[in-house]
Amino acid sequence: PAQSSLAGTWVNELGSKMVLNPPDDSGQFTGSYLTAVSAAQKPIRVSPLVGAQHDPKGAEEEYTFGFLVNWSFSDSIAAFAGQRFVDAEGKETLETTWLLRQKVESHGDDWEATRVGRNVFTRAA
Ligand SMILES: O=C(CCCC[C@@H]1SC[C@@H]2NC(=O)N[C@@H]21)Nc1ccc([N+](=O)[O-])cc1
Repeated sequence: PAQSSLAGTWVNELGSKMVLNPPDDSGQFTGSYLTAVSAAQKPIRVSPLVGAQHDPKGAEEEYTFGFLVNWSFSDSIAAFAGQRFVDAEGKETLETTWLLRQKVESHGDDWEATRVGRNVFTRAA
């Protein structure tokens, strides 16, 4: 049966993996993220994440959530926002949109500091 919370291990289409811990009663959760790709000139390392989901008591199957990944190897941060979907077979999908903000050296470079994209996550086998 489909689990009601986001707790567990997820993988996206880039091959990135994330482990989410169970949410508290307010829907807040922590976890870790291992990205498969990076624009940083440093080796990739596991990075911490904090997030929140709607309906932590699991009454609904399809709820919204968001999380922040504080990259441990790059002066940048990512914000993901998305929704959980469950199909007729109980297969879960997390559809997300992300903003990736890098630190820039001058205020004048602020215009080029934010990338946007989408990722879809499924439970790791
Ligand atoms: O590279 C980074 C940190 C790692 C970002 C991974 C992104 S998060 C959205 C997408 N989904 C994933 O699973 N992985 C990618 N930060 C960084 C470094 C340099 C620059 N830069 O513009 O130089 C920008 C961002």
